[in-house]
Amino acid sequence: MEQFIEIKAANPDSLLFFRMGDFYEMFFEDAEVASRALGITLTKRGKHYGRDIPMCGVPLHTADDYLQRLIALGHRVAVCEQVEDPAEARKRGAKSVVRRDVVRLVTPGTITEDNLLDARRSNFLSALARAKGGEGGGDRFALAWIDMSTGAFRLAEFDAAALAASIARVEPRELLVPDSLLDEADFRLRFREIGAATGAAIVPVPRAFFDGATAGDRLASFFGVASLDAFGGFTRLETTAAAAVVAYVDKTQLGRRPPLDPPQREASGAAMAIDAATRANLELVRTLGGERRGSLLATIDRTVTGAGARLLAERLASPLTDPEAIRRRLDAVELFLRDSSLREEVAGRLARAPDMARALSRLALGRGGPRDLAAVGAGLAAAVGVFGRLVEVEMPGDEVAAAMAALGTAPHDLGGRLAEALADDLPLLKRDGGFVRAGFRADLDETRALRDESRQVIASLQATYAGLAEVKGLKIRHNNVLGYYVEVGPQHAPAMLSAPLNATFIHRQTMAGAVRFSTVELGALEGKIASAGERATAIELAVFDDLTAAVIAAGAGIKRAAEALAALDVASGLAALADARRWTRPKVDDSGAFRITAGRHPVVEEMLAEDGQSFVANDADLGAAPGAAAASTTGEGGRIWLVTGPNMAGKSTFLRQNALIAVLAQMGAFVPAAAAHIGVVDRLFSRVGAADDLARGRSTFMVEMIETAAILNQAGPRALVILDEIGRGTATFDGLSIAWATVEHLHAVNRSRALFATHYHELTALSERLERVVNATVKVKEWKGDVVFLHEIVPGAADRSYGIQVAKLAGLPAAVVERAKAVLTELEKSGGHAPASLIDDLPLFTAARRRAAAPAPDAPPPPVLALLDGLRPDDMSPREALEALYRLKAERARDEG
Ligand SMILES: Nc1ncnc2c1ncn2[C@@H]1O[C@H](COP(=O)(O)OP(=O)(O)OP(=O)(O)O)[C@@H](O)[C@H]1O
Repeated sequence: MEQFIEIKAANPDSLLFFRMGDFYEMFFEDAEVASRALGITLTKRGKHYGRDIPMCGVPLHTADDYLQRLIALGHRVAVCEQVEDPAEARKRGAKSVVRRDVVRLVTPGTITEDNLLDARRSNFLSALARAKGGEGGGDRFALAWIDMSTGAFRLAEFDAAALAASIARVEPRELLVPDSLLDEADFRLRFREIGAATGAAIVPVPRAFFDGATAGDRLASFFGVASLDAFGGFTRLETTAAAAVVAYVDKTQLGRRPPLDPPQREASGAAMAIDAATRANLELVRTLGGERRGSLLATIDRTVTGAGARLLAERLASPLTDPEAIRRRLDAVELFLRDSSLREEVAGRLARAPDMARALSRLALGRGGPRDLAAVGAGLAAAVGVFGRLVEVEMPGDEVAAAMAALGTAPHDLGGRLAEALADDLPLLKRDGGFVRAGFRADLDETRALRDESRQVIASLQATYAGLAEVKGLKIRHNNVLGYYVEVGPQHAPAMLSAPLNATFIHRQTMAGAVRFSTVELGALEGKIASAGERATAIELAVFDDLTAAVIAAGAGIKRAAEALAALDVASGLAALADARRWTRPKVDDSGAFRITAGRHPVVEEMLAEDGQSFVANDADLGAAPGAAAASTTGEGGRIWLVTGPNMAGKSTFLRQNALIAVLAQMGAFVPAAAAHIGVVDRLFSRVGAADDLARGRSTFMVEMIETAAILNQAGPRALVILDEIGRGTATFDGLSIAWATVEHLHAVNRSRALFATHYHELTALSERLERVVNATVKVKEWKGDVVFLHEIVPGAADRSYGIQVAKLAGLPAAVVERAKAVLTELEKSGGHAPASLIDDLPLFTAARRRAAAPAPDAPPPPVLALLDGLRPDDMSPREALEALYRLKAERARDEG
């Protein structure tokens, strides 16, 4: 207990997994917390100051599952191991306790085990450094983020306005911030919001982690370099953030170092800026409900490896702004699209390639096992195979050529050596042995033979002893106390205990049903087996260490090959998608264009297809005047499309599909359109149906206005702005006025390309006055008082909203629909004022009159309904079904007539 209390005191913010033999045990409050979180039994063990000590425990072999659940719930765990052999402890005295120490702190951002990680998602640990703004300048921030499971290490610097967006893009699992920052009430609130929006655990760390004066030296010493210059220039703030991350790695890994890449800084403006609300609204990587299914990512993901899926998600989260870099990615997709046999062969090989990068990381951290070595071996074999196929390609293009260069220089010999050294069936843990292939090491083969021979000799001894003692049922058995021993029934004991047999059989134990003996021969063999076994294990562990060292030494090459395979997986997956769904290559350049021909919403289209329905494609053209040059250079602005149309017609779908097409194009993917020409979008904004945020004490309207303010303050001529029904959350005239002024501001000041959906038909008058405002509407057909949605966007303005028809479709009670129609007519007649006639004509009475007029419940149903009721679809042939349909139509025609 003393030992426990001491170690716990050093790790107050973590649950302490205290190793006791084959269990990890937790005590005191930790036990209470863990038993509640894990649903395991809380017991007690011993007393502390006369009180029972609460305790619970998890078995060693299932500890990972429990760890995973605790981490997912936001806990941190300190793993405390026995760091000496119990025999060593006994030497210090009978009562001395085995030495224990914390060997690792398990936190959400530092896990590397496959079963704790999501294979298809990066696991970022990040640190945020701040430089306080002086006079005239606001605060500046730098974010450093690493994925310890793969070694990726990135840096970026930005101003306060981009803080939330930058963190939302990275989506770290764990975000380190200086504790002093959290002391400021304003930041405390912002980080709470960021944590809620991204799922990141916000971890305050001492200021010393962020000490700018020592940051450069600390970072250089982590990488074992004399100066950071070799990595390219970092700002002081970036260096500070990077140094904080590595300090935390050292703290949690207790000095063990993962193979991190040298930090790579991201130039500001290299990625399309997408703020957190836009990301969420557009459902890029997950839906508003928090699920992957239904998100853009799930729709486009056809990768076959975890690393490929992670890269795809990363690219989707940060679309590029450099047309040249985008072209390189698109070339790769096109290559795989044109050559489907290449695509299938590469994908086939990739599908068998394990996660090399994560295996490498575990090996470097001393947490690897034989299967990790095998994963690296198989990954390298896949690299050779893929390379062999790619060299046949005549014009691979830059991205594929770069991947080939990485694959061509991968440590192929090492792959061969691993394949030679490792057996086919591998144990999880190296200490179990048996993972080195027979024939790989002569000395190992010999010791194993010796061990196995001795076992055979023992087996044959049983027959010899049975003959000697004349006991048919004599058995040779083994247990940990006696080792190998001879066992006979008690009736044979007298003979065996007397001469001459007692010269061979040495009595050891008498039990109720058996008597046990040892022999000199058995003892000798036992020693041989044990020492051969020990020797074999020692040789295997030496082989393991050798191979691990070789893998770590070749780490950089292995990582490059792994990245190349991931890039190929992304390109071939996007090509497969483009092929299956007939997507096309977008043209992306520096112009101010935004012309989409026959665009579709990738996710809605897929969902409709599942129901056998087709999606109506629509054009959009938000560029400056046709043929005009870059919006930014000529001072021209993009066009604003004012989209009106009834509810449910497809306005939101249209708005979003254009934003998604821009994201897809700039991440280097093909797009769901017949053609697309996009002048690079530098910022994407979308304000689409915000929900109440009561937890933050903000109403729908407040959220909407905050987001609109961000857009009007930040969007420029290269931005793409999507605004869906601004102002609907307040009184009509207030809302209309805000929407009106917003359009004017977008047109005159922001000059962005924009799509603006609205129910305020009054706004369409703006197109007469503002040259770049264009009216568009969604076509509907009215048929016998109902609306039929055609989902087709055409020039012009909607004449009305059909809100009441949609309400009727939704099943609003007939009386309410009727009444609404009456009120609408009156309101239209009186120009918006509620006339006295409305107030006199109380709805209660109208409703009552309607009820009186409605058919009595027991009146016979009309013939069509009777016919319908008689149909049993499950029992009908297709032909009968068709006939029934005709009968129904005829009956209905008779009704009408
Ligand atoms: N182009 C299209 N082709 C086929 N179906 C479509 C299309 N656009 C939209 N839809 C269907 O219509 C439904 C409603 O679309 P959406 O939510 O975009 O309407 P809306 O006009 O924005 O409505 P509201 O004004 O009520 O928000 C979608 O869920 C989809 O099923």
